Amino acid sequence: MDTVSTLYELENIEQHYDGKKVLSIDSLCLEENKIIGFFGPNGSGKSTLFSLLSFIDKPTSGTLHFNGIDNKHINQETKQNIVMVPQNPYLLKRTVYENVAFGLKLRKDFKDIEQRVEEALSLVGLDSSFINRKWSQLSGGEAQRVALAARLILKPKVLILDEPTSGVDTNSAQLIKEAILSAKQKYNTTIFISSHDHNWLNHICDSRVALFQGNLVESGSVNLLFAPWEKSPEGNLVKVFIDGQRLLIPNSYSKKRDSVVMINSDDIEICRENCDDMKNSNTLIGEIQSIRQESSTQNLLIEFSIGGISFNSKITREEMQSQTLLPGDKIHVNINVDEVCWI
Ligand SMILES: Nc1ncnc2c1ncn2[C@@H]1O[C@H](COP(=O)(O)OP(=O)(O)OP(=O)(O)O)[C@@H](O)[C@H]1O
Repeated sequence: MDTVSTLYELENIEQHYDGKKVLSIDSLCLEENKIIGFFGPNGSGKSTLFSLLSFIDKPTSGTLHFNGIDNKHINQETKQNIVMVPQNPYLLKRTVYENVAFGLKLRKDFKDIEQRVEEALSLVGLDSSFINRKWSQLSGGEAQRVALAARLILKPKVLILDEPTSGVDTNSAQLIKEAILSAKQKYNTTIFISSHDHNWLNHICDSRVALFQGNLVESGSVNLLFAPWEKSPEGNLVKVFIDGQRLLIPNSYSKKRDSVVMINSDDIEICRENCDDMKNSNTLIGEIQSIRQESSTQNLLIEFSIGGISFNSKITREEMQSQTLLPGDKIHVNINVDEVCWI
C-alpha cells in the first residue's frame, strides 16, 4: 500500500501587495508525489501561491512548512529541489542545448551533460535535432517544452508549472502532459500545475485545490463541474449527466460554454429516505461511493456519483446516524446552485 506524506503545510498564510490582501489561506496540506491541480479564475491568487511554494517570495504572515521545516529555516540547497516554470517562461537567447544545460552548469554538475540534455529533451518529445536550434527558431509549444526540459533535467523534488499550456498547440499540450506523468513516475516529483485549460488539468491531476478571490474554496474534496454544458431555452447553462439527469444553473446565461463551476461540499444537501420536504425541480439522484471522516472536524465526507461524476458532501455524525447511509445507497441530492463559483 502507498504511504502518503505531507510535503507542504500552510497555516494562516496571508500575502499582501501594496497593502492589499491578495491571498489568505487558513490551512492547507499538500501531499508528496502527487500531481495537484490549482483551479481558479484570473487574479484568484494561483501565481501568488506558487511564488510562496517555490520560496521566491515570503508570505506577509503565517507559516509554511516544507518537509517539516519552517520557511524561515529553509536553506539554499533545499530550495534548489523546488523549480518553477513561470507563465511566459524566459529562454536564454542561445541554443536549445545551452538552455537545457544551464541549470546543471550553474550547479557545477557537468557529468554526462550531453546525454542528460538529450534525455530531458526526449522526455518532452523533442529529438536530438533540436539541440543546436536557436531559441528564436522554436514555436511557442516547442519553447514551452524546452523550458520544461530545462527543469526536468534537474530531477526536482517539486516542479511547479504556472499555465504550462497557455498558447501551446494541442500536440504540445499532450507532450507536456506525458512529460509531467514521466517526471512523477521516474523521479517521484511532486507537481503543482495551474491551467485555464480545465479539462486538460482535470485529467492529469490526482487532487485539486481551488482558489477564489485569494481564498481557498476547498482542497481535495472540491466539487468541480466541467464542460460540456447545454443551454436551456432561456440561455442558462445546464449540465446534462450521462444518465440523462439535468442540473440547471440559474443566471448563467452570460457564462461561456467551457466554464467550470466550483461547488462547496457544504452547499450540497443529501437525503436517503423521507425526502419529500427537500425535493425540487433541480433535485438529482446519486449513489454513495464512500464515507470517510474529515480529519479536521468530526464531520463525515460522503462521496457519491451522479451519472459517473463524483461529488462530495459533508454531514455531521448525528445526521449520519439518523439517515443510516451506506455505500451503494441511492440518495436525493440538492445542490445550492445559487452559491456556485465560476472559473
Ligand atoms: N507583484 C504584485 N504586485 C501587486 N499586485 C500583485 C502582484 N502579483 C499579483 N498581484 C495581484 O494579486 C492578485 C492575484 O494575482 P495572481 O497572479 O496570483 O492570480 P492568478 O490566479 O495567478 O491569476 P491568472 O490566472 O490571471 O494568472 C491579483 O489581483 C494581482 O493583480
